[in-house]
Amino acid sequence: MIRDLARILGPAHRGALRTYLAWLVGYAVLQGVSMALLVPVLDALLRGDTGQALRWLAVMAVVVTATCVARYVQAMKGFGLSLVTLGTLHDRLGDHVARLPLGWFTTETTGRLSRSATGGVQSVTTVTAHLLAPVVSGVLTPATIAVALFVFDWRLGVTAVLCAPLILLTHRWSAAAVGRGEERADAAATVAASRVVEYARNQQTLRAFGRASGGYRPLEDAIAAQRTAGGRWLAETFPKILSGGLVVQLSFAALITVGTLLAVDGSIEPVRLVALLALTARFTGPLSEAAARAGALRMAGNDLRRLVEILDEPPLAEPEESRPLTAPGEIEFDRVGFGYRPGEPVLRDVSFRVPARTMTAVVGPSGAGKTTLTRLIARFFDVDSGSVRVGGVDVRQLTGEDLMSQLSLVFQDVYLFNDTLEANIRVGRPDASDAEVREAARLAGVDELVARLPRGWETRVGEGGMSLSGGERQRVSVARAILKRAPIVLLDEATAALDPENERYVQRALRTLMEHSTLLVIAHKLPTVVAADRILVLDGGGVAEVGTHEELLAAGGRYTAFWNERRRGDGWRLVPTAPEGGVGR
Ligand SMILES: Nc1ncnc2c1ncn2[C@@H]1O[C@H](COP(=O)(O)OP(=O)(O)OP(=O)(O)O)[C@@H](O)[C@H]1O
Repeated sequence: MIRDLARILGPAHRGALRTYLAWLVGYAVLQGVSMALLVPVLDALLRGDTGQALRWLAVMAVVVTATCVARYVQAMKGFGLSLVTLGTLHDRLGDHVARLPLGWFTTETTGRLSRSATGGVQSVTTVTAHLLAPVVSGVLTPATIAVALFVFDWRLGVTAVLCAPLILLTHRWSAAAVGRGEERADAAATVAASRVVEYARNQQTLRAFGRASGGYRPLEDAIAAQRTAGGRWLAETFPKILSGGLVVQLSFAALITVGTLLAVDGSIEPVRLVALLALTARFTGPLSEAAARAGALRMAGNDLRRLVEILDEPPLAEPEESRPLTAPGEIEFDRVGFGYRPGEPVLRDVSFRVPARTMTAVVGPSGAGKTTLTRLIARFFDVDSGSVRVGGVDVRQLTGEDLMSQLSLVFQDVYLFNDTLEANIRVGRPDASDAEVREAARLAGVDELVARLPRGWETRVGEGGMSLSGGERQRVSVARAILKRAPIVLLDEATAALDPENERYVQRALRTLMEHSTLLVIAHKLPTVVAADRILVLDGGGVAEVGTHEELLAAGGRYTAFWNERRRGDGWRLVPTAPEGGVGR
C-alpha cells in the first residue's frame, strides 16, 4: 500500500511521505517507551521510594513531551500529505485519462473511473489523515512494550511475544476478509451503478416497449447481486472481526495469568507485578485500536489499488513531435488487421488508398466494420497489424493534436454541449469569425433551424443536445466540420437522421466539404454512393470490391447484389429527393 501511495504521489512528494513515516514510527516507539516508563515509576512509588519515583517521573515527562511533539508533527504531516494526495490524484487522473485511447471508455470503465475519481480518491486521502497512524502505532507501540516486558521480566516478555503473532495473524485474517468482501461489494456496486445509468438513459426505449413499469430485469438483478454481496460481506467478516477482539482479550488474560502464577511462585514481587500489569493493559489497547482500523485501511488500500490500475492503463503512445506529412489529405490502409477482442478479428488484411480531395463511399452489410475503419483513422484504437496512414504518415507517428487537426468527424452519436447553437458550431474552430460561423451554419441548414427556434442563435441546446432532433443535431455537427475545414472529413451518413429535408442539407454540405477536403463517407443514401469517386465494398472483414458505381455494377459482383437488395429497401432511392440534385463534382 505504501508503495502504491508513493507511486501516486510521485518523486516530488516521496520525500515528504518518508518524513511522515519516520515521524509516525518515532511517535509509535516513543509512545511505547513512555508507557514502559510507568513500570519504574509505579515500582518506586509502591515501594515508597519517592525520590526515585520523581526521577523516573522526570524522565517520563521528557519522553511524554517528545511523544506529544512527534504525535503532533506526524498528524500535521499526515493531514498535509492527504491534501497533497487529493490534489495530485485529481491532476494525475485528469492528465492520464486525457491520454487514454478512446476505446478504453466503455460503460464499465467509465463507471469505475467515476467511482474512483470521487469516493475512491476521498477514501485514499483518509490513509495518511486518519488510518495509518492508529494501525502503525497499534503494532509498533505494543512491540516496544513487548521489548520492555523482556527487560523487566523475560517470562512476561516471552508471553507477550508469543501472543503478538497470534494477534497479528488474526487481524490480518479479518482485514483480508474485509478487503475481499469490499472488492466483491464494490464490483457489484459498480455494475449496479452502470445499470442505473443504462435504465435512465434507455427510458425512451423501455417505455416504447412497455418495459418501464414492469421493472427492468438487468437493474433488478444488479441490485439483488449488490445486496447479496453486501450481506455476504457482513456475514463473512463480522465473526472474524469479533474473533480479532477476542484474541486481544485472551492475550491480556494470558499475561495476567502468567504474572499471577509468577507472583504466587514468589519469583516476582507483587508490587512489581502490579506495575507490570498496568503496562500489559497498555499492550492490548493499541492492538485493539489497530484491529478496529485495519479493515478500513484495507478498504482504502483497495481504492488505492483501483486508482493505480487506472493510472497503469497504458496511454496512447504518442511521439513528442509529429513526422511531417508527405501526402496531405490522403488516407491509406496498409494490410490492416484489427479486432476489439483478441482472437475476434473485425478487419483482416485491409488495404486501400483514398487520394486527397476525392470522395470515397464505404458500403457493406451491418457489422462489416465500416465504423471501425473511421475509428482507426481517428486512432480511437490502434491496429493489431499493418498501418493506417493519414497524410502519408502512420497515425502513431502523429501527435493526437496534429492528427485531429487533419480530421473532422461527423458521426452518428453527435454530442452537443449545453450551450447556445452558435457556441456548439464554433467548437469546430474557436477562432472563426462570426461571418464564418454563419456561413457554415447556412451551408449545413442550421440557419433554417435557427429561424424556427424561439431564441434564434441564442437558443441553448440541452445537455447532449437532447432538445434537438437527430437530424438537427447532425446538421450542427456538419456545420462544425465545414467550419473546421480539416483536410479530411469522416462522415457517417446516419440513416435514422436523414429525412428528405435533412438529406438535402447534408448533400449540399457534402458538396461544400468536397471543395477543400478528402471525404470518407459511410454511405446509406444512393445519391452519395453514386456521386463518390470510388466505392469501397466492405464484407467479411475485408475489402470485397473497389471501383466506381458503373464499374462495380458492370462487374456484377457483391456490389451489384447489394445494390439490388438495397434498391428494394426503404433506405435507398434511385432518384435523389434533393431539388438541387445529389452530390456532384
Ligand atoms: N466497441 C466495440 N467493442 C467490441 N466490438 C465492437 C465494438 N464496436 C463494434 N464492434 C463489433 O465490430 C464489428 C464491426 O462493427 P462496426 O460498427 O464497425 O460495423 P459497421 O459496418 O459500421 O456496422 P453498422 O452498419 O451496423 O453500423 C461488429 O461485429 C461489432 O459488433
